[in-house]
Amino acid sequence: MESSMSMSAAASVVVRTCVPAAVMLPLSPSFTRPALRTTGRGFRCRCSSATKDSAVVYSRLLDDALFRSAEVIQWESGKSMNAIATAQGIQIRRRCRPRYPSEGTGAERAVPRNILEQIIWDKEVEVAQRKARTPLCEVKASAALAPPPRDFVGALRAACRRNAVPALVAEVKKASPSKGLLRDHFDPVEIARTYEKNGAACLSILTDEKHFQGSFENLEAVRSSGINCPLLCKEFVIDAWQIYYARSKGADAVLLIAAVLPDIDITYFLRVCKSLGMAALVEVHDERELDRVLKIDGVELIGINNRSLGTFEVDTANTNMLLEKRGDIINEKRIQVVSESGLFTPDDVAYVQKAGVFAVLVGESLLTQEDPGRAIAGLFGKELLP
Ligand SMILES: O=P(O)(O)OC[C@@H](O)[C@@H](O)c1c[nH]c2ccccc12
Repeated sequence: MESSMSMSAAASVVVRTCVPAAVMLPLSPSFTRPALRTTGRGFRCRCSSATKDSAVVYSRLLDDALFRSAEVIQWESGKSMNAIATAQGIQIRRRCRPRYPSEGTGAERAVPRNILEQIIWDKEVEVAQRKARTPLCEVKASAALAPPPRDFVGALRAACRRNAVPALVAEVKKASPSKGLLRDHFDPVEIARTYEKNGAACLSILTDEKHFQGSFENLEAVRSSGINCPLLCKEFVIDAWQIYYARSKGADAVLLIAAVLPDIDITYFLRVCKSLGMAALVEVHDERELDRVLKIDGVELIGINNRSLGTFEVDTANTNMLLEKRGDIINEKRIQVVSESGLFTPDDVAYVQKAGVFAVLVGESLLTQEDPGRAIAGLFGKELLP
């Protein structure tokens, strides 16, 4: 939920939400439902003095209310956001819709169903804390001051043409929940530099700290090191705040995971990306997610993850299978596909190339070698032109 606001009339504050949602705010009479009206994608709250300060205070109160609320209801349909997500096959439960499952006691106390759900519950806490420290209006202001975004999709297209193999998005990742620590000596800028020198078209920088030992400092350090490759912020985005934050740290693209986000969130986050000039890589793992994403307007890049984020199982045949089934619609819509995860050999790359992808996203097989950049030639069976 994005919760900062733009000022309109002197006596009102527009709070934009990531969904046309209204919250039953249990705070004070002035913030209860009668004070809220929908205004398109957001809702409007009447508030006595719409100064910047009160807007910031209100944004904090709203975040707090969301954090504690038992349910978030979409204003128009009257359905809970959890019900909407479940109807779309999303199995990841969100904490504030309804109440954080681990808040119960005894038998009621829920445990995460899988690692992805654990990551998302941790992310909700992290984002709430970050937002409390830096409200959206501040993050937006620093995003506006960041150097302009680079063309992520254009760089992939050019590299694919130049080398006649899928373009490489090379990942800067220290550790993962499935593989543990990937390398002892981890210098993100050094790794990024050798990737660029050896023909990577774009870089993917893990920013999740808790489960991947990444950071936004790494993203910022790579961006300000003089490296030219466009950068994907590899994050678990659940709130538009994170997209503005990624932009403020120099990201040119973000990942949106269909297993986590209902259509309405993906649609809104795509709009936020577009408004910032960023690309979005929309990640799917199965047919149901792919079908959902193919119905959403504005998707340009789809990532087919060969790894299930729930079970960690990897199968490169997943890319092939999904493209056999939906390749026609994908081509018709001129969407480009990136095959993600579990690629180790020139045969693997040739296999997904034949399936129809124009780019690959690779981490582990490069990062576990002494010089991850030099390992690129081994992965493709030839040197890539930078
Ligand atoms: O290290 P691998 O198997 O080459 O995979 C890279 C990338 O696809 C993987 O890190 C990834 C794909 N989707 C994600 C979502 C979040 C975190 C990580 C990922």
